[in-house]
Amino acid sequence: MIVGVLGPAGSYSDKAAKGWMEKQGISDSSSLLYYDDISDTFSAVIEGKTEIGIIPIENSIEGSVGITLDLLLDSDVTIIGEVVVPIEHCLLSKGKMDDIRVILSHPQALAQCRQFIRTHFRNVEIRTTGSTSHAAKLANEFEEMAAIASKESAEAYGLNILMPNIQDRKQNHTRFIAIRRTDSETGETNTEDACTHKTSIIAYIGNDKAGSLYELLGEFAKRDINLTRIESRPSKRSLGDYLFYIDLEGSTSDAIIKDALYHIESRVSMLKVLGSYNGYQLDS
Ligand SMILES: O=C(O)C(=O)C[C@]1(C(=O)O)C=C[C@@H](O)C=C1
Repeated sequence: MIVGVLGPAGSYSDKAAKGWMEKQGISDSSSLLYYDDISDTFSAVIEGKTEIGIIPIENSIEGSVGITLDLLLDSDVTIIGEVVVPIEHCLLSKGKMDDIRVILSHPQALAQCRQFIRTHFRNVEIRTTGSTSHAAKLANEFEEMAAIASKESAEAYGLNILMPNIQDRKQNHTRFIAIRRTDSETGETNTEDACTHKTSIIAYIGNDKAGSLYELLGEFAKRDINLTRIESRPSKRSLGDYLFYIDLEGSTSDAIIKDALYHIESRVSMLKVLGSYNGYQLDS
């Protein structure tokens, strides 16, 4: 199985991909292909260059990864799995704290360490990179650069860990999804130690009237279906016009979920079922 992921090696996405592959019993990590950004990973799946893409979708401090939500709406892909990874950002450099003039990292990582940066640095330049591991690779070239990345990246790119665990909240987890092209048959190969089973959908109500969201959610409530996430995201059609991203417990193979989605379909302008899948939690 060929798996595409945000790279280079040492990114948290890389860690998520290896963890998910291990849970699936796929031992050959040589089937990992690295991409410069999240949209390239989606494209690799859609163009058939990789069977699976491992994509960050939500972080416990910073919330959803917007580009992922947008690409899930626009791309013909299906979610077949999920893996939650503990995130421990470190400040990495070849130089010392006083040498640092530039801090590099992925925008999500910078946002998760916003307070740390404000507290420890006054006149540094912040530069964004496509991934935390790309930041570590660049920081290897100049002593005045520091990267916010994983301890794995420190080893991979010969950097010192100036400060470990620098994110603004010690509890920091990112949820990654495993996606495949919708017309492919690739599926999970192992569900043994899965800890969650959920279905993700996108709904666009369209005809905005009082109670329309209440009625949509009521189709789940009256069937005792538990929602684990609901998020409104701009439809990009006009200000105040939203899509709803909803995760719920259960599978589309369950009659009760099928029945709920059948009734919701008549209440909305658009309903996209992203997939039913198992979730895994990595320990570290
Ligand atoms: O840059 C990486 O290492 C990634 O895997 C991307 C990413 C993200 O997009 O959220 C993943 C986990 C962290 O939240 C920080 C960055």
